[in-house]
Amino acid sequence: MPSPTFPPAVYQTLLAASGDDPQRRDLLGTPERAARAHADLFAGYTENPVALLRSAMEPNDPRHSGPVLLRNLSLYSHCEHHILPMDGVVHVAYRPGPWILGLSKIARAVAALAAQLQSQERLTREIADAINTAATPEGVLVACVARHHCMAHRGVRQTAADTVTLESRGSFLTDSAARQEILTLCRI
Ligand SMILES: Nc1nc2c(ncn2[C@@H]2O[C@H](COP(=O)(O)OP(=O)(O)OP(=O)(O)O)[C@@H](O)[C@H]2O)c(=O)[nH]1
Ligand SMILES: [Zn+2]
Repeated sequence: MPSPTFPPAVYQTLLAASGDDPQRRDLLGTPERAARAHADLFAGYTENPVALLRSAMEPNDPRHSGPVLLRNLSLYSHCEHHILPMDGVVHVAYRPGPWILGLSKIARAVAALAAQLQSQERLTREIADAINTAATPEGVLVACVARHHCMAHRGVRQTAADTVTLESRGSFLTDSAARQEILTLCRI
């Protein structure tokens, strides 16, 4: 699917509003460059995370009964309140039902959902729901740990604070020991 298009004139307005001169020689290429960068950073609106996950599913071998945990996926998104970055990590665990998922597809689905304006809570929920819908597992647990630049570098200026969000589905909702096992492995 095509990436979104950002009109370069928007960045000329932003440069002028910042107090700079959009006609300054070193800024002449900036609007086009910034438009390409934002098209890349917000490419997730044209992606379908469930389809991505389903593109590499295989039947689960019933001899495998344990959870699968993918730790430390890098997270880079933008908060919908300030359009400023939030960055950190995502941990994704699921207990397979009929299907196992291609590991890279989990990372791609997370990246697609992160490449949109987000709140951390909604991002966490949407990752859990996409996995639940795509693979109907017995359980899903998603943990996000992120720093919000809107809290670190402006406003309240809390540079050390991070935010942890969790979403559980199925067996991870009902079985607190199973949930705790995953959180311990994630060192949360
Ligand atoms: N729950 C939640 N809040 C967020 C997230 N990202 C940013 N926020 C908060 O959104 C709120 C917006 O509050 P406002 O008072 O409208 O904005 P503001 O005047 O810029 O607030 P300050 O950041 O306190 O200066 C702030 O408290 C942010 O910390 C997020 O992912 N989840
Ligand atoms: Zn923000």
